[in-house]
Amino acid sequence: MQQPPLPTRPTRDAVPSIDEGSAGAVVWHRTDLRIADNPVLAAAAGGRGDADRRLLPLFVFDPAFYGDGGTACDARIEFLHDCLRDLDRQYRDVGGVGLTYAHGDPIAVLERLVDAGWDVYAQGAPSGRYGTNRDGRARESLDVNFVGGDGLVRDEPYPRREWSDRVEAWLTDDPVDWDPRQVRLDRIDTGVDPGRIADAYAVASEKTDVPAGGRSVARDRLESFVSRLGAYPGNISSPVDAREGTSGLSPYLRFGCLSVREVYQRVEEGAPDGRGKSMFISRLYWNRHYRQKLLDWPGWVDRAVNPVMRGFNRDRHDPELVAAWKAGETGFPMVDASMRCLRETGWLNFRTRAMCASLYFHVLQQPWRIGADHFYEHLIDGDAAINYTQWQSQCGLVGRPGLRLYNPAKGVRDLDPDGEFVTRWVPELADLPARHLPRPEKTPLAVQDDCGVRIGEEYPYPVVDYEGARQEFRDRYGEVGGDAADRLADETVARRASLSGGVSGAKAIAAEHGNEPDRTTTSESGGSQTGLDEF
Ligand SMILES: Cc1cc2nc3c(=O)[nH]c(=O)nc-3n(C[C@H](O)[C@H](O)[C@H](O)COP(=O)(O)OP(=O)(O)OC[C@H]3O[C@@H](n4cnc5c(N)ncnc54)[C@H](O)[C@@H]3O)c2cc1C
Repeated sequence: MQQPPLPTRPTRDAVPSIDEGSAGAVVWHRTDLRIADNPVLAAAAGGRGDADRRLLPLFVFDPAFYGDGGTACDARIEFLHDCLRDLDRQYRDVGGVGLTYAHGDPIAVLERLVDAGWDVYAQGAPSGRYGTNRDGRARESLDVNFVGGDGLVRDEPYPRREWSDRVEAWLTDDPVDWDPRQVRLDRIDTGVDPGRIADAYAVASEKTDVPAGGRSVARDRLESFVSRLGAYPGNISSPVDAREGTSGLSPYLRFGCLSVREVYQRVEEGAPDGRGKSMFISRLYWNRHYRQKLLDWPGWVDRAVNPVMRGFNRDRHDPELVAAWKAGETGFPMVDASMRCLRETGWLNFRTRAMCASLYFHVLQQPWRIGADHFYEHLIDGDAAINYTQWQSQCGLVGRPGLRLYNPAKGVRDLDPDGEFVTRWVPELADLPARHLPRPEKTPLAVQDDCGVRIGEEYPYPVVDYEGARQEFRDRYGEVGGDAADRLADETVARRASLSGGVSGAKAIAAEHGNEPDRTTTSESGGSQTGLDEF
């Protein structure tokens, strides 16, 4: 039976009016899908603290994220829907009436509520291309209260000044609280819910092994991880060990099922001191570090942060090479296995993400953004703040010295010596003796005949000559490297780069590695800080 069309926004009659003398606040949830340690909720509930204060928790399904124009795979959308059902439960568990769902352009939906006298509160988190634009419209036309309180430094000329100390102060501070008994929780019945949206947009993931979304699953994962944190350092690198051996919390942090602070405090309290704990905690700082970058310069998602690097590889765009990389058919087994695993499961560990980005940009020499967009589409944890900034760092678009070139053959030898990961995802190589998996194309023909795996038939030859392409890239990059380092001395570029050492750190790189000799650095802050970028 055909369903009636989805409503586009609540009708005027459905929206309760806020009487004069009372207050009503819409909590517009986006990527903060929890009620605990949520600064937006605390701000919306705060102040008056009397029973007249009404709160309306809201999520708006925005058509821009659904259908063909959306930037997220169906598995990420399904994960989001799980998180929303869970958020609805969280409100009910504290005596509320649940979450209001709406569908349509969020600005139009919110306008209706603002017209009825509601104030709007939302998380002021850095966002991707669409989100930045949407929030700009919301700020201008609706006077939305964008709330910080997430450890990031805002509205300061030098956000990186004593940045790590300030993040630490936030991480160790008490979580923010609100009292559901002090407010009246409201809900509008709009006839929209995640199930109806999924049907209307035919959301149907083809991925497997994707975890369920929501805060309760996230908390279970956190608890289980805390109990095995000692093994974490040994599990990070191998793509097989990492799948269960790292925390697996990234999609939950991305959708805000847990706050970074909650995770930090649980690990600090629950895990013994040691290398595992300190490595994990440094990664929580990286999470904040990359978010700070996008906050400092929203352009990270679009263009190379260093102007000298703009357009690098653009003239080499070869759709066939890009297609081979996306499909996992490049002839480099570690990269192919990873790319197929990404498409099938929506997750990769750090090392294989970095390796795939490196082969794409440094060896296939293709334009970075197409690759970054592909990751962003398929990752369940796809987070604009981390994905695009990581891509730029990995590709060398910042203009720092030292290329992060990963050798995929070495990757097999170091990370998957028995070929477990490679043959799981590239089954056509399953019968090839493991010692040939790093470079299948070099397998003697007699061995190929014996095992029945013929390179060039069952599995492709490398789509480019690895050593030649890598050297070519080094030469090309070397030609612009000094100019790129020089540009870091430019205050605007240095601010955009948002390095952990601040503007002075960027200028120091220019002084040491640029072409222009004897540049003196002027100091912006208390000097460079921990090398959060150095991994
Ligand atoms: C090209 C590229 C793209 C990436 N895109 C994303 C992305 O879209 N979303 C995302 O969450 N991570 C991204 N990462 C970082 C990293 O790979 C993932 O955070 C990690 O693999 C997630 O698994 P986990 O939660 O089990 O990690 P754990 O090792 O358990 O780490 C815990 C948390 O720390 C943070 N973290 C860990 N490593 C990093 C890092 N290198 N940079 C920033 N934060 C980090 C994440 O929030 C992570 O959930 C990317 C890395 C690269 C190289």
